[in-house]
Parts: sequence; structure tokens; C-alpha cells
Amino acid sequence: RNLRSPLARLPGPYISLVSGLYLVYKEYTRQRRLWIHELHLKYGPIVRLSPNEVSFASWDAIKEIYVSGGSGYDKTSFYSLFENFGTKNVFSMLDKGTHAVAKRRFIDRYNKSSVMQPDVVSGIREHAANFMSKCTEISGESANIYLYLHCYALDCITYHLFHPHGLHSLIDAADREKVIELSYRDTLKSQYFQYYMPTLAAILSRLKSRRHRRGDNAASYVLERVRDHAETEPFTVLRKLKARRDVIGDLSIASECMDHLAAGIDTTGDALCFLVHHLSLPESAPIQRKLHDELVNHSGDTFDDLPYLDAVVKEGLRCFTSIPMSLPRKVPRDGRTIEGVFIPANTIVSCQAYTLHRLDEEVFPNPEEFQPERWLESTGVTARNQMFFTFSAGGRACIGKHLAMLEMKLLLQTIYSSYSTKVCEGMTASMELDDQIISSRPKDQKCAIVFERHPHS
Ligand code: HEM
Repeated sequence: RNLRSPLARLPGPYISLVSGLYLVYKEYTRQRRLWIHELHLKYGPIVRLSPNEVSFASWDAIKEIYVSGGSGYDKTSFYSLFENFGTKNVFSMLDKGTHAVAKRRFIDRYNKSSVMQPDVVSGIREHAANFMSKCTEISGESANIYLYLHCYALDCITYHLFHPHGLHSLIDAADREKVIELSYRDTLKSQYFQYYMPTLAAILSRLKSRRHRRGDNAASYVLERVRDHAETEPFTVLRKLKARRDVIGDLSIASECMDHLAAGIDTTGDALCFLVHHLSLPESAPIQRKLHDELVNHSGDTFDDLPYLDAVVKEGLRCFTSIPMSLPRKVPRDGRTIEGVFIPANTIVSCQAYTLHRLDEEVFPNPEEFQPERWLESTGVTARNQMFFTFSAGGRACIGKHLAMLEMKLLLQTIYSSYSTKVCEGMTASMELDDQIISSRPKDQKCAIVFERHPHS
């Protein structure tokens, strides 16, 4: 049957025609992303991964899979792994119809104009100042920015969700426990196990003591915020969701908030960690200088109008994007034509940012090099923006994009307008990309950076 399938004619390794087990092996051993990337380098923009799964790497494929009809194809059952409190949220909803209704209930809170409101910006700025104080507490000593950047991301997202009941993990050790609980566990094997063997995973989970479940402490915090009668500020997501209590129950609100909290912490924390680490390497000294000059020479401008800062953040998100893996979708009834080839209904299709950001060297020349300047060139700007898949595309793209950009830019502005950074001399921790179920983080989850104040700041 596999040999007669239209997928048999697609490029890909022979094993992928015979069985999906090799792909599962690559997933369990954390090699999925790199294996797919190597296959694209060998076979081009279309690669068969298993008898029922194909990976694409082109703008045509992005448009068809993620943007056609507004939201592209429905998500696969893989996303059911991301339910909270046994209830769906916008990330884990599979079909477009239910998703669109749920998203409309709060999406205005994440629009650029909402995120750029003075109340939101001043709160994020305060957390950036707390980050700076934490990292420079002991003059001349290195700070583990992996931990503090995850604290920063948690404080920022809970501010946007729940202010004035957000967390302050940069200054409060009890709140910091939630970062340790959420950001230090290995999720890959347990979640793939749950995906491929749901019944066995459910039995084992019931046997497991509650103490060992991921995120219990953070989940209780979110539930308390939802059930609490105290008002939150008008700009918060919770305020908006609570106003729709006539149609959504507490558990759905909590599932939504928990998802934003989880989606907001590792993504922004890891992206910033890779970026600040890269900027702190000796070869990045000219980039740091250029960034510092822009920040001090345009200190009166809003951080959103600074082209070099914008280019540095985008290049960081291109090179070290925190969700570099495939975003799986299911081909609709009757099948579809993608990149000129017919793909039957129910085939799993996807693109991965890691490959889109590297494969076509006409779009991204010298793709392994960190070159913010590429984002300042006018030639090729459309193609670069089309292939920039960090936040995905279409109606299921990241809702937190503007908040994440605000957090990243404000933090870099706070650091590099007054400080220079370098990697601590004795640092042995690996900063290699370590894949989790959908995101990637620095392998050793440690990053020692020394902050030095500029003489005139
Ligand atoms: C640098 C930081 C971030 C990156 C790289 C990132 C990336 C992404 C990507 C690639 C997706 C699509 C996932 C898929 O289709 O499987 C996504 C979706 C999503 N992101 Fe983010 N994200 C970031 C920050 C945030 C933040 C701060 C929030 C906080 C609210 C957030 C909330 C979400 C949600 C709720 C979705 C699901 C959207 C939907 O299906 O409608 N993200 N993000």
C-alpha cells in the first residue's frame, strides 16, 4: 500500500516509505530536528519522513499549510498534549472553527497597540530593571542568566495576565520555585510517550504521586488567580476572560492562562539566553559596541524605532529560535497540492523554522553566521520576512509575538545602554540547542555572564 501511495514518489530515505518507526526513534533520541534538516539539505524543499508524514521548506508550503483559508490546515492530535486541567486552550484546539471563537475572546490583549500601552511597557521595564539588579548584585562576579532570564519571562507574562497579582521571581525566592519547577524538567520523553501510548501513560500518571507532576505549584497559582475575586488591571488578559464567564467556566479560563504562562516563559527566556550569550562572545564585541552606540545616541526614541536593536533581536530569533521544530498539521479531506505535488487527506505535513532559516542561501547567505546587518538591507526584504518562521504564520501564529518582542527589546536596551557583557572565563556549560517536545533550550541550562558598567553611564 505504501508503494502505491502518492508519497512514494516524493524524495526521502527508503526507510521512510516502509515504516514510521525510524522517525519515532529520531524523536526519542532528540535528533528529529537535525535529521529533518539534513534530509532537506540532501533532498531539497520536500522530504518524506514516514509513510504518512512529509516536511516542506519553502514559502509556497508555508502559505498553503499555515495561511490558506486564514489559519491553514487543522492541527494534529499531537497538540492535545498541551491541554491543562483536562481542558483545551487556543494552543491545543485542533480545528479552526472552535479555535477562532476562543481566540476572539481575548486576542485584543495581545495586539501591538495593547502591548505598547504605557501601563504594560512600564511594568515590563520594571522587571528588566530587576533583572539588571539581580545580575549586578555582586560586582565583578558572573550571573547565571539562564535562571534569571526565565524569571524575567515569568514575571513579565504573569504581569500581563494578572497584574497586580503577578509573580516577582527575580526578587522573591518563593516565586522563583515556580521557574525551577517549570523550566528545568525534561519533557521530551514523557510527552512523546504520552503521545504514542496514551492509555499506558494515563495509567502510569494515575499511579504517580501528585508531588512529581510537572507544574503543580504553578498550576495552583493560576487556579487561585482565576478563582480569586480580587480585580486585576483593565489591560490584563484575566480581566478580559473573566468578563466572558457567561460562556466559559473557570477551568477553561485557567487552562488558557496556564498555557500563556507556559508558552511565555521558556520561549522568551531561552531566546534571550542564546542571544545574550552570543552577544557576549569575544567575536561579538563590534555588535555590542554598535548596539550600545545606537541606544545612547537615540535614548529619546522609543525602543521600537531603533533599527539596529530590531535587527539584533530578529537575527537572534533566526539563528537560535526557541521553537525550531516542525509544527504538524493534517491535510484536509480530498487532499491538497503543496509545492506542486498532490498530498492525500490526513497526511501529516509541516515546516520547521530551523530549516527555513538556513536552507535557501539566496535568502539567508552564510546562514550559520550571526549578521544583524542582513535585516537592514532593502534587497530581499520580502523573501527574508516570508521565510522568518520564528512565530509561525497565519491564524495559528504566535499570539504573544508583540509581547515577546517588547520583553526582548526592553531587556537588551536596559543591559546594553549601560553595560557590556562577556562570557565568564571558566564557563564550561554547553549552549548547544537541546530539543524538547517542541522547543529547544541551552543544553546545560546554565549560562554564566559577567556584566561591566560602561564608564560614562
Ligand atoms: C520568543 C518568544 C516566542 C516564540 C519564539 C514563540 C513561538 C511560537 C510559535 C512558533 C507558535 C506556533 C506553534 C504551533 O503552531 O505549533 C506559537 C504559538 C503560540 N504562542 Fe508563542 N512564542 C513566543 C512567545 C510567546 C509568548 C510570550 C506567549 C504569551 C502569551 C505566547 C503564546 C502563544 C500561544 C497561546 C500560541 C498558540 C496560538 C494559537 O494556536 O492560536 N508565545 N508561538
